[in-house]
Amino acid sequence: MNNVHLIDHPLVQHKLTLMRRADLSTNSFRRLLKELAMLMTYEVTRDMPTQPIEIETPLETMTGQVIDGKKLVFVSILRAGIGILDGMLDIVPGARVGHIGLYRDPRTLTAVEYYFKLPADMAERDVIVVDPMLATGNSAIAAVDRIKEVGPRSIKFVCLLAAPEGVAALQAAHPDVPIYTAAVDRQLNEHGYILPGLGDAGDRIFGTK
Ligand SMILES: O=P(O)(O)OC[C@H]1O[C@H](OP(=O)(O)OP(=O)(O)O)[C@H](O)[C@@H]1O
Ligand SMILES: O=c1cc[nH]c(=O)[nH]1
Ligand SMILES: [Mg+2]
Repeated sequence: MNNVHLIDHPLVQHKLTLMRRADLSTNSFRRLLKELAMLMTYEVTRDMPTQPIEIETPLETMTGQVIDGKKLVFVSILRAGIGILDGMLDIVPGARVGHIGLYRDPRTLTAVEYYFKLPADMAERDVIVVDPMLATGNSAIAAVDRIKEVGPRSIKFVCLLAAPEGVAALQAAHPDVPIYTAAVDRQLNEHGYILPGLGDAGDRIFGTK
């Protein structure tokens, strides 16, 4: 799979396995998602540019490297994206944040938009779109379609779990958008759920079922 970054670090795989278990509490699910998001941020931001800055250590002057967090925009696909956003903001607190409200129509599995808000001046910014699940790919494609309308410098897509169908669809629609995921599972079921998966991410994060 081209342009797919599988984050197979043992800590990521361990925490993901815990999250898949049906008997995990809402509290633990949310905490693990946040921890996973923090770990994944490390990989996703690996190629972020740094600038030199002169600083004083207690002993002498040196040139260090810093990032410009403001150039980064985390775009959360509501509502399950909030779970990943939390962890990412802990690692890059200066990042800007956008939200796209999308839900899947349960009959057609198409994405329906109900909210859209991004920071201003997107041309200078690098976007990281976050959503725990890439199933049919309809939500991710709809989100990237909308974000491209404002012309950011770059776009990456980060999820926890992907289905092969979703990866193929997102890559076909947006081959320039790299996908970062902790796992690509076997397949979708007839309702568009990922198998073996972890169930409905939004319901598990927010305890709505
Ligand atoms: O790849 P797709 O087939 O589009 O499926 C993935 C989408 O489904 C889930 O959201 P859902 O529509 O359940 O909304 P929620 O986040 O509000 O629970 C998930 O968080 C993704 O956004
Ligand atoms: O398996 C899936 C598919 C879509 N959305 C989810 O939350 N889980
Ligand atoms: Mg969603």
